[in-house]
Amino acid sequence: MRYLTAGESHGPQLTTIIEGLPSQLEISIEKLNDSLRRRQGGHGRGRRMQIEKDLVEITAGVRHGKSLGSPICLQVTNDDWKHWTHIMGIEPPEDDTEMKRQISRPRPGHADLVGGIKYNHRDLRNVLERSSARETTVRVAAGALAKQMLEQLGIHVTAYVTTIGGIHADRSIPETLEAAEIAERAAGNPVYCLDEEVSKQMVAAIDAAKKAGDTIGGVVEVRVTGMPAGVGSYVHYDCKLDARLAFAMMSINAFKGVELGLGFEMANLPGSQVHDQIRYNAQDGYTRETNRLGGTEGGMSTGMPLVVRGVMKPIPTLYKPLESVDIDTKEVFKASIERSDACAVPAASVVAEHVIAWEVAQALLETFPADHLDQLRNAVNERRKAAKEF
Ligand SMILES: Cc1cc2nc3c(=O)[nH]c(=O)nc-3n(C[C@H](O)[C@H](O)[C@H](O)COP(=O)(O)O)c2cc1C
Ligand SMILES: C=C(O[C@@H]1CC(C(=O)O)=C[C@@H](OP(=O)(O)O)[C@H]1O)C(=O)O
Repeated sequence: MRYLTAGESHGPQLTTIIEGLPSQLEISIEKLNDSLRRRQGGHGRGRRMQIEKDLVEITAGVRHGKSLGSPICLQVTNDDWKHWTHIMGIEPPEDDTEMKRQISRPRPGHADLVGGIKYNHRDLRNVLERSSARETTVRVAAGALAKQMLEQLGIHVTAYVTTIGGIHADRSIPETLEAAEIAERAAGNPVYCLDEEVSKQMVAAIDAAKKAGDTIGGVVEVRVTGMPAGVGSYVHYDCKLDARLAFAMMSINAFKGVELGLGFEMANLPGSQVHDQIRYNAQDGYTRETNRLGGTEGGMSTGMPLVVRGVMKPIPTLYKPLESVDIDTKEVFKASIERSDACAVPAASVVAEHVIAWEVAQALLETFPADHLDQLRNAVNERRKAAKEF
């Protein structure tokens, strides 16, 4: 299974084409749109999100609410496009007014300068249009299809925020908490954090950063429950599930670190406090007493929940400007900006949920190749049974 995306942040639309999703999968547009709505939200978002009303249009690959097994095309319109038709015109401009509005001032921490050097764009708008996290709209849409496939196999993916601007929620989510309950609690909260009290402090931290013209980052956690054992493999570097989860998380704009389970804390602990003791009972088969490794051993799912965290750096566009150099004059300037997010960690948790769902679904289909959903479900259930009887 694979997908590509196309589209500029202020162009007419974003598009994704998805290939390899099994047929006979029930697809709910409401669920796709719910994912998009959550990605738009979260405290700290800028004015752009008041303009956009992200809704997905399915233009190929689905009939009467079910996947056909043929490529699926999803499109999301940019409502802001109508304000940018001249600046973003596909045709050459009629006069040079638009050409004079080129961007020559790269923002520290964004893709502007290096993207300009790499693609030889003197107008840095040509870089920022595609490097913008607006692209995550259709990545979330693709991931929302993967989520629906996983749900129909009893595998649930949820995400929430654990840290914003140095304020931490308790990381130990009870194993008994159902995926649906986690999702409900996260979505019903302005920063998508499971702790009501801590979320108030996070909101205050975002407001304070915004008032100071600054930005803040944070940590998001993704949890995948219902995994069969043995998805991914130790036999090749690029089959390792943990490596692939890390890649997926790091592919999100502004994400700079990933950990599974206890993650970097493992550096401070002896092996006896890191590895999860193996247990067996007839009802559940093999389990682990704890889940400190975050659900993988040897690049394969153990059957315990996958627990993946990612850290997002603070947004690079600052109202309190940092110094940079104008690429035309080579003079130092202090950037002034019109609008930006002060904190997009809550929104990014939704992106993380969906890119991890995509990666898990892809790895699942590599372990259990299938053309249609029943075939996949049978193979997954067969593995669950075999693991129990092993
Ligand atoms: C959901 C989301 C929203 C973002 N919003 C902004 C924004 O408003 N302004 C900004 O400068 N960067 C924003 N970013 C971060 C930039 O897209 C990112 O820093 C940039 O693409 C450069 O990539 P890098 O940080 O991975 O090097 C956002 C990222 C995400 C995930
Ligand atoms: C549009 C989205 O996020 C954008 C991501 C982004 C960036 O530089 O990454 C910059 C901002 O774009 P604009 O300059 O148009 O306000 C954000 O609003 C979105 O998430 O849908």
